[in-house]
Amino acid sequence: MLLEARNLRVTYRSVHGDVRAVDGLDLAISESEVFGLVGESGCGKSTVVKALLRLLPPTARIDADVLRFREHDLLTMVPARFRREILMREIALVPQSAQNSLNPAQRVGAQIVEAIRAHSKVSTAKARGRVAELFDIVGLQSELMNRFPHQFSGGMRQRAMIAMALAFEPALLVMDEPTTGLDVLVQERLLGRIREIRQRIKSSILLITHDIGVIAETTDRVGVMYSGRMVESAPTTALFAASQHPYTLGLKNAFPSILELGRELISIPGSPPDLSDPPKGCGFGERCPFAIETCHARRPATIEVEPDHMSACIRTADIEYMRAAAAKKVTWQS
Ligand SMILES: Nc1ncnc2c1ncn2[C@@H]1O[C@H](COP(=O)(O)OP(=O)(O)OP(=O)(O)O)[C@@H](O)[C@H]1O
Repeated sequence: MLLEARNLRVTYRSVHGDVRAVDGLDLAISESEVFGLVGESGCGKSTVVKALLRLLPPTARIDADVLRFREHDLLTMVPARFRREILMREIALVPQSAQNSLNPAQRVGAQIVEAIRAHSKVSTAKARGRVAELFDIVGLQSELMNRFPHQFSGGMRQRAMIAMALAFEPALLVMDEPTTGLDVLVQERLLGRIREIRQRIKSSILLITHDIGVIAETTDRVGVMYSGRMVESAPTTALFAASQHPYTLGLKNAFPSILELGRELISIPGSPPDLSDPPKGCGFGERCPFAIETCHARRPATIEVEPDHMSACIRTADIEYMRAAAAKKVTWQS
């Protein structure tokens, strides 16, 4: 296993009380796997990324039964050692809004050369050669290295940031909302490019998104996150063919799919719970059209409903009925 988190918990202390942003999350990513983490805004996805990259603010408390990257215990590793040995070399991040992260006053290629030289003792000429290779991997012509960020489109800037993250062939590339803020056509092209990149590099990818459509097209495995927990996880094809959790059914309704053009989109009414005062029972209980009394009384355990397919719902025996009902708008309105 490349990355393993078991019972990961992250709490932010604030004047309004503690926020349990990640509350007992299990996550496992294999070598060369593309893993998608999906959920609405506020479910704790970015906090997971910050926990893995040791980027949490001092107000955050992190704990886990296991938090391991290859042979490294990320929980106990000293931050300075993490930054020196793991960050960028082993785990690299393409941050949220990456297309706006470049310095507008410096040529794009020079910025990546600088980032490479900050982490290794190579000459400028060698680093420039590496940038040309990286540009090729992400589908940018090497002449573009001499341009400024404003001469790039949003999609090109995003690809430049991916190139920078790939500089040291990290074992894990983390992309936080890579398509957000790009128009639909550019999103499609970028997803195609990510699929191509994964053919050319050996890195595993952790892709974070609120858009389940992005997951369908790019990932091998998917984890659906809600209210700080993983509510469903499975190989991507299994998750789409036979979703087990009502939240996943709701998410699928809410996003367009190229396989079902013209399907009416149904949004899930309400919003995720306040994580400073999380519900006692199932986190999704208040919005779930299938919730029964027990759902509100205690947290559902995560169970393996099919081989390699986990779900945290007590009503899995009724899944056929729930799938049929979830496809109807009236179910969610009532
Ligand atoms: N520094 C912080 N201090 C206090 N609470 C925080 C802090 N950062 C995040 N939170 C809270 O933690 C919860 C999870 O936030 P997080 O950003 O991880 O979710 P997310 O799913 O990534 O959402 P988004 O896509 O909007 O970033 C939210 O309730 C958020 O308000």
